[in-house]
Amino acid sequence: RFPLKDSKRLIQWLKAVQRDNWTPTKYSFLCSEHFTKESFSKRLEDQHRLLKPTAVPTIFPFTEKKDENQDYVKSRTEIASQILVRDGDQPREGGCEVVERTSYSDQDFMVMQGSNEMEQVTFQTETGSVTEQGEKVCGQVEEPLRRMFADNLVTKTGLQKKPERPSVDNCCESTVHAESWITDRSGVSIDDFTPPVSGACKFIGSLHSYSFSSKHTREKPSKGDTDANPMSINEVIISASGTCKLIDSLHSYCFSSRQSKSEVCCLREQVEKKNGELKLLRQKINRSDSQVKKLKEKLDELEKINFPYLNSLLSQDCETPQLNPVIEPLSWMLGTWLSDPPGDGDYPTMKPFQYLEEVHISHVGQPMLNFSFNAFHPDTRKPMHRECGFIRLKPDTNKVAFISAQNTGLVEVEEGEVNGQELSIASHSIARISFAKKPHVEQITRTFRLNSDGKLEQTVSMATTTQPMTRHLHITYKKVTP
Ligand code: HEM
Repeated sequence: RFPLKDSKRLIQWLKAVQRDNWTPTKYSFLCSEHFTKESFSKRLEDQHRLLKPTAVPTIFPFTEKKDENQDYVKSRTEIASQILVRDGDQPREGGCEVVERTSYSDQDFMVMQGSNEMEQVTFQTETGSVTEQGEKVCGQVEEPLRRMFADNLVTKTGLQKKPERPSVDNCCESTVHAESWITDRSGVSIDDFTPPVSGACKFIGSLHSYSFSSKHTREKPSKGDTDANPMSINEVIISASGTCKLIDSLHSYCFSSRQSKSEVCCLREQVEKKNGELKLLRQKINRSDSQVKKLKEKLDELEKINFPYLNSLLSQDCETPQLNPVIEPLSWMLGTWLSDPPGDGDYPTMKPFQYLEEVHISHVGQPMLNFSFNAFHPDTRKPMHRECGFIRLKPDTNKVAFISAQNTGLVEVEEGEVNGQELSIASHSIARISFAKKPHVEQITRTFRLNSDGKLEQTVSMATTTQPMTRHLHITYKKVTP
């Protein structure tokens, strides 16, 4: 199109085309062959050729420069004489027909007026020739686009079919200039309008091409008599501009559709990539989950070992019966106790050792205390010595009986006195299983004391068949229940 909004460049163009008394309109087009290759750039997205905004036409077949004083008619005749238009000639190149340009009106031979060509598109549509071609191509076009195309053309034209009009198949007719350069005879290459990939765009491009090539076709029957044109100039302008807008909207629809498709593809790739990352993360989470599960199991196990009393019946919440007053002097012994620090064990016959111990001393309303002592290895947490039994008080006295059964096969009764918060007892009778390990214990003494810091302290001494009375155990406990 002529650069109507760029006055400086418009002047350069007008000088170059050397036409007198002629004003270009927005429907005026100049053939791309008048521009050097450098005047074009390629559109990045589809390599489509675009005229640079600074381009000025320089290639013209004029043999002499136009002189301001030359006769206008003479000048035009000379120019026109360089173009041979030979109706009916066989195609010279690319299957294109050679036409005699001298049969044109003298309006132009290199500048094409858009309005008439646009009208021709409308006209071709009415005649059915575009419709035939269109239907073929429209099969490739999406339904909404096809419908829009059909609706617009019918609405804009409002004309009857004229089957004698040429079909779009003829739109490949070309103009051969004297210098033998060949273009579409409208002077506008199909490439200028046709994006290379889309079937719809090819179709739209052919409409453009056909539109610009139609001037000659329309004027041929009248042999230059423009008054014989069956359409008024207003009709031509209205239908042409409408069709032109339609074609442009079809193009922009195609481009935006293609752009959207490429965006969708791009987004789809991103989604697939994210899905892959998500899958990896899920696998990691699953692995972490199983690790957490294993760690939790281990922790549970450790907690059980650390706090074995939690599994015992005594730890369960049940209503505690009222303390029997008989055993009230021993009430300071009640509770669950844990060694703190670990107990010390020694004896002349063995290496000193340490142990953990959990003690439960309770009552069930009876005139006695129930007890259990459960020792564990400090490192392995394996159970060691265990004993359980009862502590009784002779009513109305401070005399205490301590009855114990031990996992070593020893059963014993110790008796003594409770004084304040201290209980001292000594073995009264000892029995054992027949296969008890030797050396057998012959005497046992114990002391329980509640210290001022709230800790319970126990000391055990014993005499065996080999050793006199000697301390075997010493341990303090902290209370772990109220
Ligand atoms: C009143 C309760 C206990 C009595 C009567 C008792 C008695 C004995 C006797 C007679 C021996 C053998 C001593 C020797 O070989 O000369 C012994 C050894 C031992 N006792 Fe005790 N004991 C008692 C409590 C405990 C407790 C609570 C532990 C803590 C874990 C313990 C740990 C040991 C150990 C490690 C040995 C040495 C290894 C063994 O012979 O098994 N004893 N005890």
